[in-house]
Amino acid sequence: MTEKLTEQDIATALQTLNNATAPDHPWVRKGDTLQKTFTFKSFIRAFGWMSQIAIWAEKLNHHPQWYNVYNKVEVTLTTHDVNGLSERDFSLAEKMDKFY
Ligand SMILES: C[C@H](O)[C@H](O)[C@H]1CNC2=NC(N)=NC(=O)C2=N1
Repeated sequence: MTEKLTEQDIATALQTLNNATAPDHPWVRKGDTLQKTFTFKSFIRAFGWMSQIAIWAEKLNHHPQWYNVYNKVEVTLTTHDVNGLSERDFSLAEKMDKFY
């Protein structure tokens, strides 16, 4: 069962997530979502990354909302099932950073 994270949970999880990646490229919390824009060298690099993440999304049963134009992918993560953020958003965000 997926649970909605509390404000305190979110603050802690966001700090942990952002500590593990480039300081100038953090996830930003906007309301009930986590957002980040990933920039690649080419469209094919962007799409290759999206393909890897798609496989993880199926495995985690958690799916990104994303918008791709050429070499950029704007990602928004949220958990509709709980009307907020859950651990699944943070797990998927971590995978996105890892494969980037
Ligand atoms: C039944 C199934 O677990 C749900 O529909 C899942 C699938 N993928 C999902 N993905 C996202 N991002 N949020 C959800 O609430 C969600 N729910």
